[in-house]
Amino acid sequence: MITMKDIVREGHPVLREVAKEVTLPATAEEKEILSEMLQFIKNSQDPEIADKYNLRPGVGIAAPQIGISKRMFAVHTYDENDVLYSYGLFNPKMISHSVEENHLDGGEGCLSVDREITGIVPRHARITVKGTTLEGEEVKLKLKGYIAIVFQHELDHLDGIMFYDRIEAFQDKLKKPL
Ligand SMILES: O=C(O)C[C@@H](Cc1ccccc1)[C@H](O)SCc1ccccc1
Ligand code: NI
Repeated sequence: MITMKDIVREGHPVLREVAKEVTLPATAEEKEILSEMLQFIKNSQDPEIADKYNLRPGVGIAAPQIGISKRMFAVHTYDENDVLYSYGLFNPKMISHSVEENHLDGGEGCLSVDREITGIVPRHARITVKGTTLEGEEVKLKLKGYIAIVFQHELDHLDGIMFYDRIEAFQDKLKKPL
């Protein structure tokens, strides 16, 4: 069972690596790890389990966050229309995105960051992501709104990008003279 002690915190080099593609079909071990990641996210949203094991609530987790530099992440959360997105994805890839941007007004947090960092994190408003599910199915997901932001946060982890990297870049853009 994954608990907070398994989660790597900022400063660990693995969070800054570009994770490697998973050779498909995934091995039994890789499937086991990804399903444990999905279970961790579900557990973190269950008040009893989260309390018992002191889990920080999360809506997604990427393999580098448990020290595994492989291109896979798990997401379990509802979008604005209460549609559940519950996936363990191997080799997720953003294949297109809108020019239009979006962001969460309250900024973002991260299970690998134990400090509050305020600031707008600009994200693409709409994205199309393809990947292979835990069940071995190729999916192509057209996402917008909150779930698009969650997927972009997790995709960034696979490229060694932390959410606050995007705050600084956004601030710098604001400072540039017209
Ligand atoms: O660290 C992670 O990758 C998990 C993040 C994902 C995330 C953070 C902000 C915005 C979108 C995705 C955790 O879920 S942070 C904790 C959290 C919990 C509930 C809702 C939003 C963020
Ligand atoms: Ni994160």
